[in-house]
Amino acid sequence: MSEQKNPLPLAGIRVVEFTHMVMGPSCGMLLADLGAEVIKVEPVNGDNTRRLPGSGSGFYAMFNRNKKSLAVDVKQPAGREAVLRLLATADVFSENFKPGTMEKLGLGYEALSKLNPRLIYVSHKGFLKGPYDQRTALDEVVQMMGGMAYMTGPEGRPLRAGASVNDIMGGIFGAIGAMAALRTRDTTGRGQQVESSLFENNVFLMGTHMMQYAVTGKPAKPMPSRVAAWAVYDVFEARDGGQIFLGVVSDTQWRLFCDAFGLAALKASPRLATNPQRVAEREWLMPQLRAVMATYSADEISTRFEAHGLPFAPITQPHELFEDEHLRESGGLAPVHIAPDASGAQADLDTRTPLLPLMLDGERLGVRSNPPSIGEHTAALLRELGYSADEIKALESQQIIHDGEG
Ligand SMILES: CC(C)(COP(=O)([O-])OP(=O)([O-])OC[C@H]1O[C@@H](n2cnc3c(N)ncnc32)[C@H](O)[C@@H]1OP(=O)([O-])[O-])[C@@H](O)C(=O)NCCC(=O)NCCSC(=O)C[C@@](C)(O)CC(=O)[O-]
Repeated sequence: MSEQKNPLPLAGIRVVEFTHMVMGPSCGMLLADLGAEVIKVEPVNGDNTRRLPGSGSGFYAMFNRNKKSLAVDVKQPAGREAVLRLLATADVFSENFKPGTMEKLGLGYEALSKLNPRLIYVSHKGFLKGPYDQRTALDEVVQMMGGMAYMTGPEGRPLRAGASVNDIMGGIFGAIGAMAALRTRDTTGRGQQVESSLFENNVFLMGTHMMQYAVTGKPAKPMPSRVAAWAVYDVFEARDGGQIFLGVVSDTQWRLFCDAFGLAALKASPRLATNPQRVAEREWLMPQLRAVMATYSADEISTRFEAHGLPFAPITQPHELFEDEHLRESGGLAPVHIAPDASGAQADLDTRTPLLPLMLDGERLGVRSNPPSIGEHTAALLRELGYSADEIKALESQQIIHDGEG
């Protein structure tokens, strides 16, 4: 486990979260990585994402490190009572259930702000206030209705982006809102409601395309059918089948590119001296460049691009990042232990996980504790709230809590 040299900025802040899937858990992970004590309240059989098969099997393992787990059935009066006692001690509450679910459980904003007026209440939903705000939503849903799927796929074939971008952004905005509200509370002494959403994130991400339309009157075209503003700006296929992107965004870079591959005639050609000329000549130019690149291996191309200071990238699959030299040496991936009940896997697993893409005072924010097992901290938290060993046992035998301390 990592030892931080620097004090963590949110040390001393207690967050209680009712979260599942991606958006709420990613908000809590951000706050936990920054040093907050984050207590995840889960049903007695655990958050559903602990058991998701296939593409969902990484959700729990990725977004729940540095947290504690309190497994309690809040639909039972004694379970709710325990959670209310805990919430009286909390600074932040965070949730991402469907509209009305928290209110049904007696954990809506009105009720909790009366219980604890200093509490900051963060809701992550599909939509902010407006005609759609009672709808349930997934990242995919808002990508489809928010222009992103249209922009990502080829013309007429909407395609979702390759990551849960709106979910993760929703978590980031929820955490920014929580931190801003903590700052306000320092002066007013009062908590407030913070709301973040999937759809509005997606609209924000579409902002450049919307503004392009406002400025030019022309609707933005899907990315695959766009004529890039630059040439060369393409993916090349190497002799060994590797693929490498190169983006030449200045005339200096064009000359460096020619130098890298001994293309003296193209470098001297007056038809190609400026970027607008190269864009206009793309159909004539690119087959020549593709033919040159196809005579080199992917490693040779990368080495030459790098030596000439060009912006390039080998096309990489996510699993290949585990072997990335930069991440290995810079400590961008940290060791983590995943228990079977945190992944749905058959056995314990030691692996590495991406850290927040952030450094504070020259230091990454590490994994201080592994994603917890179901109810790993239930008994310790209840003891802290004044429950006796007998009371804890009784709650366990009535299946109101799950004590996973053992
Ligand atoms: C995600 C949905 C749609 C699911 O919606 P849902 O499953 O219909 O309902 P829910 O999430 O409100 O609640 C689940 C149940 O768990 C209960 N519950 C919970 N905790 C406890 C506890 N401790 N004790 C006892 N009960 C508990 C809770 O009370 C409720 O009981 P019910 O009302 O059904 O009887 C909904 O939650 C929602 O709209 N959330 C807000 C928006 C959101 O976060 N959406 C993101 C979804 S994830 C995603 O988008 C990624 C995905 C799927 O697209 C995949 C990808 O991108 O790769």
